[in-house]
Amino acid sequence: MTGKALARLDGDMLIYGCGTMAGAMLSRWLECGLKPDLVTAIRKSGAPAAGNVTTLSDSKGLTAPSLLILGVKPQGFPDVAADVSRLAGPHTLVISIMAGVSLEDLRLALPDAGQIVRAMPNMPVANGRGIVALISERDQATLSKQLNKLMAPLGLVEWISTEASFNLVTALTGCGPAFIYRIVGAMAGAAVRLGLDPDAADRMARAMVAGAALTMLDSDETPAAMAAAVASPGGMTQAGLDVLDSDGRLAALMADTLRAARERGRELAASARMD
Ligand SMILES: NC(=O)C1=CN([C@@H]2O[C@H](COP(=O)(O)OP(=O)(O)OC[C@H]3O[C@@H](n4cnc5c(N)ncnc54)[C@H](O)[C@@H]3O)[C@@H](O)[C@H]2O)C=CC1
Ligand SMILES: O=C(O)[C@@H]1CCC=N1
Repeated sequence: MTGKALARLDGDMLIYGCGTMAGAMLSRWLECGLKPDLVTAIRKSGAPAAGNVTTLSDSKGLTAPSLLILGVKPQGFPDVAADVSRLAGPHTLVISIMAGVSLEDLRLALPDAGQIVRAMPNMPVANGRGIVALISERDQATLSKQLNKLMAPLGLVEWISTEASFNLVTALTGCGPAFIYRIVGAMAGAAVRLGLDPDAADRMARAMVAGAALTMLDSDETPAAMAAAVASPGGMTQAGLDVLDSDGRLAALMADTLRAARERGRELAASARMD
């Protein structure tokens, strides 16, 4: 989705903490027609955000917007919570992208906010191929109608029904791109150690993963069936898959990875609470 999908959107948007992640969402929204004059971004440096939207280094003089995107780090939230609370009025829809921080903790910190939504985007939203997982305190059906229009240009939109699974969703979708990049790097690195030229290995590993990912988007087959289609019986691929599958090594590694990321969410939530 590109072009003017968001051209008719009205209502002002304040992005409090417009760094890497919120900045990627903003870039995509602007690309899809969001009017820059509706947006104000706050970032500590005051350095202009995408599309030259009004960028401030603090919130002096601002009043409650219709939509407030909360994009600071969880650990930095206690420093700004009182200020964000002042800006989160009864007509403000707050969307927090902070990892780990629960709706209950957000409500305690922002008692006057109209509605609070917890969202988990990932970096590929920058080109519309991301995922945004969402959960609201209440009125999920009404809110989803309102928010899907804004979120759809970012990629797959998933409303989550139980907050208990939100940190696991975050581990899979928000952190997931980093895990995949690490795997690509490890495959390229292994190829280099086994004798390939580093630049060629890097180039081919990236192209292979991009091709495999795009093929997956176009296919209804399960990942297991897709792997089986590559692996000729008794062939080279099967020899490699046997290593990944032996003693459930890959499955265990992935479970440990997601578990560690999910547990870190709890710690981040604690660091976002005010003492
Ligand atoms: N990087 C990622 O892939 C994802 C990040 N997130 C969440 O997004 C949030 C931001 O992460 P990143 O964008 O990676 O970090 P970042 O460090 O790039 O962005 C944080 C932003 O907050 C601003 N900020 C910090 N303290 C401030 C203050 N006192 N006043 C005004 N602005 C202040 C910084 O200037 C910066 O623009 C985190 O809560 C993280 O959990 C969520 C999904 C994915
Ligand atoms: O690493 C983090 O805590 C954030 C959440 C998901 C991606 N980045």
